[in-house]
Formats: sequence, structure tokens, C-alpha cells
Amino acid sequence: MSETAAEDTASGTGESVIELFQLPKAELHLHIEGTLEPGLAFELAHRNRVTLPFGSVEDLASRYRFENLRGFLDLYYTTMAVLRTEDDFADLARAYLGRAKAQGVRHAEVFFDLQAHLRRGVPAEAVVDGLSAALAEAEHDAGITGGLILCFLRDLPVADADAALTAAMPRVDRLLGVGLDSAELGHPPGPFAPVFRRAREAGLRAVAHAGEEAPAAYIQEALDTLGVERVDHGIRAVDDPRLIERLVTGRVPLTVCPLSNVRLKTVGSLREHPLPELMDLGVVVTVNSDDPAYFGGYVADNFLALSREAGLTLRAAERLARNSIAASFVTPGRAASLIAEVDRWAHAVRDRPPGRPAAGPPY
Ligand SMILES: Nc1ncnc2[nH]cnc12
Ligand SMILES: [Zn+2]
Repeated sequence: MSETAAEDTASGTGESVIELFQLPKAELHLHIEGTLEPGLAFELAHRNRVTLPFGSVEDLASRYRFENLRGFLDLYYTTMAVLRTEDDFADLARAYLGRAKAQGVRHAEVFFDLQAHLRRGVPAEAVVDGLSAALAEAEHDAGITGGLILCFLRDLPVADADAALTAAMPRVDRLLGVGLDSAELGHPPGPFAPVFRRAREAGLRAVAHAGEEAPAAYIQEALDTLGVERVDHGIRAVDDPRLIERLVTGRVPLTVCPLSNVRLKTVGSLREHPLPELMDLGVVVTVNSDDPAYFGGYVADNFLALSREAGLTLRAAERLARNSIAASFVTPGRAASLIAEVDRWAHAVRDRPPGRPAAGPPY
């Protein structure tokens, strides 16, 4: 990455930590169930009289070592069984948004796995109303805007996804879009085309996970068959120069999740992560946290890890933040005000005398 030059390196000093946390950003790839911290999981289990198959908070936390996406998903679906009521979903989203605020998030487009909750008998209205209530509070109290993206589980039958969309229809006005997630290998996007078409006809935006574990062909297929406007992860695009050209000329953003990729072993280390190459090739890349409770960090923690381990500069971080606004589904007016926030951050960083920390604590 040209922007890893020593000159501007955010090398993890006290100053750059503050600046990376204060950098105004949009989070576009965040599974709300993946923000369920072990402590809250046990609190909700107690509240709802659900027995978790873990002895303690520490026991649960000690299992956060994964060999691949499937291994993570098994734990993720087991733990989310504590989510039962509208209040549970509101509490979960409130906890995330509180942390997100401290990480400089000014806009959050939040995924949720409706099918997993419907299977436990939780009504779609309880899920959507609880999450919406927390988003409305965050906007009122902290000026954080946001939206909800219903993700279809690609390892369940297409008919199940279709039924989930039907179940969500009474709350379609509260949704921003639809996505596609869960176990990727062996579950290509194409069969979900009719469900995505129905969602788009209902006015919803479309995104999909592709090229996380599976090859670049899955990204191509998601673009060709689902009409997606962004690709979640998409890191395997680096293997296909023609696909890169398509992403660059079409300005199709990738919502990349560096710590997730390392924890799920889709890349060996942050040093080997394709993010710098994708940026250099001209792809609209964004940095996100995916399932931060499980992967060792929220979104600013991802920026910080990249600065410490992959030489991310403050200038490159600024570019990633600008990309996150451009890649978001905000209105032009909101985008302009978010860009102005980044401009103010950039001026404060550049005008600061050397060695003088930026004002204010990160939290
Ligand atoms: N990283 C990920 N990939 C696919 N599905 C997911 N669901 C939650 N996290 C996911
Ligand atoms: Zn994801």
C-alpha cells in the first residue's frame, strides 16, 4: 500500500490510538449477534432461564479459538439461543452501539440473522422492534445513524429464506436491506436470486457475503445473480484480475473484516492480508468488525491492529473512513455531514504540532 509510507505511519503510539478511535467512520459489516459478549450471554441466559452448554463466562470465552468459519458458526448459533425477547435484542444493540460510539462509529448498518431466531419461536416483530428501538435511541442520544439488514442463511433451504422475508414484511419499512451469510463453502449465491429479487422489489438494498472462504467465482456469481451493491468480505477477489477490474470500474465496495479473517484463518496474519493490495488496485475497501465479541476487537481495534501489524498510515485510515461513507446507504445529505466530520478530523490531525496528542480521550 503506497499509504504505508513511514512518513504518516500510525505506528500504535498513544497519539495514533486516539486518532484512530476518533476517526469518524461507518460500520457496514457487523452481525449484531456477533456482538454478544460472554457476560451479556450469561446475563440473558439467567433472565430467560436458558441453559448454556458452558460452565461460566470464562469457560465460554476460552472457546473463542476457531479453525474455520464453520467452527465459529457452531458456537455463534449456540450462544445466540439466549436471545428471546424484544428487550433482549434492544439490550444487545444498545451494548454494541455504546461500544461503537467509543470507536468513532457515526453510522452503522447492522446485520441480523432472522431465521436463527424464528427457529426458536421468536417473532420477527420482537427482533426488528428491539433492534430498531436501540438504533433510534443511539440516533437521538449520540447522533449515530443506522439501519438494519436482514441476512439470509445460505446453508438453509431457499424456501426458509423466502419464509423469513415474508415474516419480516410487516416490518419492511424498518429494514434497509437484505444480505446473505453463514457457511459459504458449498453454498453459492445463485439459488437465492428469487428471494433477493423479491426483496429488491420491496425497496430493499442488497449485499452478500462472498469470497470469504470460497473462491472469487462466488463474488462474480453474487454480482451476476443477486444484484448486490456491496460485497461482504470479498477478499478472494485478489485472485481474479478481471473481477478486480469489474469492482474498480463499477465502484463496488468490499466490506473487509481483518481481525475476523485472521481468527477464522482465511488469511495467515494481518501482515499477509490482501487489504493493502486491494486498496492499491483501486477497489473501494472498507474496514469493519464482523463479529467483534468473538474476534478480538471492534472496528477501531481493527484499524489499530492494521496500523500496528500491517503499517496502516493515518492517511490510509482516513481513506478507509471516506470509503465507508461512500459505500454506505446513507442519504446524500447525511453523507455530506459525515464527510465534513472526516474533514475536521483530518485538519485536526494535520494541523497538530508534532508530538502533541490530539485532544480528548478515545472513550
Ligand atoms: N464471518 C461470517 N461469515 C459468514 N456468516 C457469518 N455470520 C456471522 N459471521 C459470519
Ligand atoms: Zn460477516
